Amino acid sequence: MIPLDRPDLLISDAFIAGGWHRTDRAFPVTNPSTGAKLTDVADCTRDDVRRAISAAAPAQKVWARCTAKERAGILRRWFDLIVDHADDLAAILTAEMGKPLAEARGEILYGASFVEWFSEEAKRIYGETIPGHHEDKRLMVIRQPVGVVGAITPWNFPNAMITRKVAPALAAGCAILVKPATETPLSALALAKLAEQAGLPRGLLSVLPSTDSVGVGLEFTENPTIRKISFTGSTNVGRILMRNGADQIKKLSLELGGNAPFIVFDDADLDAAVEGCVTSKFRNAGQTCVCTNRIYVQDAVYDAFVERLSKAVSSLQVGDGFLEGCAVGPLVSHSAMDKVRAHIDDAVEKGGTVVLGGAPHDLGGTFFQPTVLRDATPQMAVAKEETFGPLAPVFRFSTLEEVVEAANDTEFGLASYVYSRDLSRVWRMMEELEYGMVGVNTGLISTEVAPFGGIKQSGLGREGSRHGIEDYLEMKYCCLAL
Ligand SMILES: NC(=O)c1ccc[n+]([C@@H]2O[C@H](COP(=O)([O-])OP(=O)(O)OC[C@H]3O[C@@H](n4cnc5c(N)ncnc54)[C@H](O)[C@@H]3O)[C@@H](O)[C@H]2O)c1
Ligand SMILES: O=C[C@H](O)CS(=O)(=O)O
Repeated sequence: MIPLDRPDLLISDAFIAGGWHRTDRAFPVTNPSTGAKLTDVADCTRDDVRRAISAAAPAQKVWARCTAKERAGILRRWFDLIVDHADDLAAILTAEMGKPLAEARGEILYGASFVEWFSEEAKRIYGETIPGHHEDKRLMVIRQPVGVVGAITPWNFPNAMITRKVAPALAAGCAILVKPATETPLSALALAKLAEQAGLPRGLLSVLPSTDSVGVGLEFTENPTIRKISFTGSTNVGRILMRNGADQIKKLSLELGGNAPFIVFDDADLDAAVEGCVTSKFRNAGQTCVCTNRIYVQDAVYDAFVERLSKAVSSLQVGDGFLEGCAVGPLVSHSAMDKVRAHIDDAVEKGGTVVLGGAPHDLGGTFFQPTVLRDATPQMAVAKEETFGPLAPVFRFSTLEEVVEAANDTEFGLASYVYSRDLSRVWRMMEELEYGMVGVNTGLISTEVAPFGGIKQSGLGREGSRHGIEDYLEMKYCCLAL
């Protein structure tokens, strides 16, 4: 089992309307590194979701009348508890998701940073007055919480993708129900336990693990008490929620799929570019939405980059996330493995060459060799689809215009990366790349202080930063006649 200082943080009950409940059915949560079952978790039904919604509505009205300082205080206590228990939360995360323990601890602190940030932003929800359009008119704008929010989150960041929604929602005065991924509900339940300990009033937060993702999604889109849906996951599911939410014009925040280009010009610091590429590509075994998916290297440095990248990747240790020095854990599922293999087979069939890796790891299970593939071309599946695994395909380019066109030739627009020390090149790339985020001479851009999100089919809205609370607020214009 998982060695914890606080064994009570390993929870298999659902957190519904401020109470911990078993349900009639349960589903297993397993460790992807070993296949061992960790526990059976309560499997919530639509009736459980409705119960949570019914409790959230009145609780939210009371919460909205609290002072910003009161809301901020509880969020701050929650932050402090998360940090105090970071080791336990990291162990739970690695056990259920597989990422290396050091990365898991990094995610816990990253997730906590959103709680800290929005505990502060809670006190800065300002309105405005506007000079009247007639002498007897006084105009003002006030900001009020949206109401009850339904959140659905993915398995790859089972802590941070939740705090990135729950923190701004609570800071704004909303109530929020969370349906975590069925692969990784334990991190969400542990967060709820600490929120309860921080003094969060009953009913404001529910965590509803469920194998009925479709049913939960339909309850969120069909129940009028749910004013907003905040979703992080695949573009396909985001599309479904958008379509189903249209009937009631549901407010939506969508953090969806990506296909990040990583562009290396011939004037780049190659060692820095290799380091940034390894970080961006192989973090979480390549299972992040902002992972590099396509690497473009200018002709003059192409061979040198491929050689140095392969050398750096060959030193990555693959294994159980609890192993000291582990850099690459297992993929989340066998279907994820199949997708990586399919992308490699397709690329080789179309003229690519595997320089390193290219097959499942000897460890078996869902471990896969970190792979570098050269001579990638736009005709390959890996150019168009999000691999979501440890595959680094290296494309060649000659001119800036050519690489901008190639990089933008995708329906996605989340993260992108450019390595160059030429200011005009960098400035042009920042302006011409059609992405919500651009990393320049770095492969790691995510922080709570900056707006995280995409354009095109990578999503709607932003999470984190001073902008992240906007999606949980309504703007009301008041016209007062004297
Ligand atoms: N933009 C971001 O911030 C971000 C962050 C993490 C992951 N992602 C994306 O998520 C994908 C990987 O995560 P995933 O496999 O969990 O995605 P997914 O879309 O399969 O699942 C995400 C969540 O949606 C639920 N779900 C599945 N079908 C549903 C339906 N019909 N109605 C309602 N809910 C449903 C799942 O149970 C899970 O909780 C990748 O495309 C990745 O790029 C994006
Ligand atoms: O993939 C999901 C996360 O948003 C990635 S990050 O940790 O925020 O960069």
